[in-house]
Amino acid sequence: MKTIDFTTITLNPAVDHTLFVDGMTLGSVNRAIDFQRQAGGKGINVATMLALGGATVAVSGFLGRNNPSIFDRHFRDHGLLDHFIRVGGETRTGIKIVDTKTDETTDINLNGPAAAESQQAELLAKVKELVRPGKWVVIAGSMPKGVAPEFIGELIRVVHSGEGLVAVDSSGAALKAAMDAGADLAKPNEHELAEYFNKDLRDFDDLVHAARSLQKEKVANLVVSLGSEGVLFLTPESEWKASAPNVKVVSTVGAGDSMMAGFLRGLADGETPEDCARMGTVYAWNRLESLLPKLPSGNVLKSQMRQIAVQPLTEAEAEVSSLSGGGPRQN
Ligand SMILES: Nc1ncnc2c1ncn2[C@@H]1O[C@H](COP(=O)(O)OP(=O)(O)O)[C@@H](O)[C@H]1O
Ligand SMILES: O=P(O)(O)OC[C@H]1O[C@](O)(COP(=O)(O)O)[C@@H](O)[C@@H]1O
Repeated sequence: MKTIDFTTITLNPAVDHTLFVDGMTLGSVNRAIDFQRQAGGKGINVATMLALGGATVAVSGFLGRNNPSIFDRHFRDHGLLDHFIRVGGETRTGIKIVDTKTDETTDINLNGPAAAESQQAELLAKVKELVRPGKWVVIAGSMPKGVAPEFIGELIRVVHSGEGLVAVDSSGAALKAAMDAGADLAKPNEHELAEYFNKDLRDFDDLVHAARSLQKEKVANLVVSLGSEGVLFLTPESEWKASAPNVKVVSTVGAGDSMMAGFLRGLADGETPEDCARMGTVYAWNRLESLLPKLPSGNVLKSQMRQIAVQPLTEAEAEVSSLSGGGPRQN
C-alpha cells in the first residue's frame, strides 16, 4: 500500500450546501444571492487541507451508498485515498447560511444514515489496516445514528495498538469518551470546552482555567479555537495564544477543520509549538478567505505565518487582566 502520512475518520460526513443571503429574516421569504454545494464533514475537510499541503491522506468513516458521486469526485480531485465503509441511505446534508450583511454563518446540520454494528466492526478492522506508527489519525465530527459515543474509545484503542497518534475534534459525550480513552490531541472550541465542564466560561480566566485543567488531566496537546479571538495551544511543556488572521471572511465553514490540519502538519514536521499555532492559523486563514478549500505555495504560507502574533499564554492573561481589571473578557 502507498505511504500514508495521515488518516482521517469522518463517522458522519455531509454534503454542505452554503447559501449566501444579503440579510435574513426568519418567518419570511429570503432570497439567496449565491450558492455552493460541496463534499464536507469534519474529517474530510481536514484531509482536504492536508492533501492540498502535499500530504498523502487516507479517508475513512461511513458514507451513504445512495449519493456517492460528489464524494467520489472530491476524493479524486484531491488525491484522497478512499477507505470509507458504505452504509445504506444517503449521506446527510449540512445547510450553511452566510449572511453577507452581518458576516454571520448559521449552520443546520441534518441527521445522517445509521451505521450497523457489523459496519462499525468493519471500520475498526479498516482503521487497524490504515494506522502507521507515529502517524496521526484524526477522528472528527458528530456521531451518526446507531453509533454509541464509546465507539470513539474503541477507535482510539485500535490506533494506539498500532502505535499511531490520535487527534479528536468532537463534542458532548463523544469528546468525553475520547478524553477518557487517551486521545493525544483535542481541538474543542470555546463552546465545546464549556459543555465538557458543564459550566459557563464567563471570562478569559475561566476559559484558561478550564483549558489548563483539561490539558493536565486528560490530553497532552490541547488546541482551543476561539473564532475571531484566535487560538490557545497547551502542551506539557508550554502554553501559547495565537492571534486570529486579519482577513475578510467569506465563510467560516471549515475554518476549525483547516486549523486542525495546520496544527497536525506542524506537529508532523516537528515545528515548535509557536509555529504549529501559526501554521494552524494560516490554514484556517486560507479557508476563511475562500468558499472552496485552497492553500498557497510554501513561500506565501511562510509570509502569512510571519503575520500571526503568538505570545505565551501568561502574557495574554496579564494583558487581558490589565485591560479589564479582571472583569468580563475583552481580548
Ligand atoms: N471571524 C473570524 N475572523 C478571523 N479569524 C477567524 C474567524 N473565525 C475563525 N477564525 C480563525 O479560524 C480558527 C478556527 O475557527 P473556530 O470558529 O474557532 O473553529 P470551529 O469552526 O471549530 O468552531 C480560529 O482559531 C481563528 O484563527
Ligand atoms: O459532524 P458535525 O459536528 O455535524 O459537523 C459537520 C459540519 O462541520 C463541517 O465539517 C464544518 O466544520 P467547522 O466549520 O467546525 O470546521 C461541515 O463541513 C459539516 O457540515
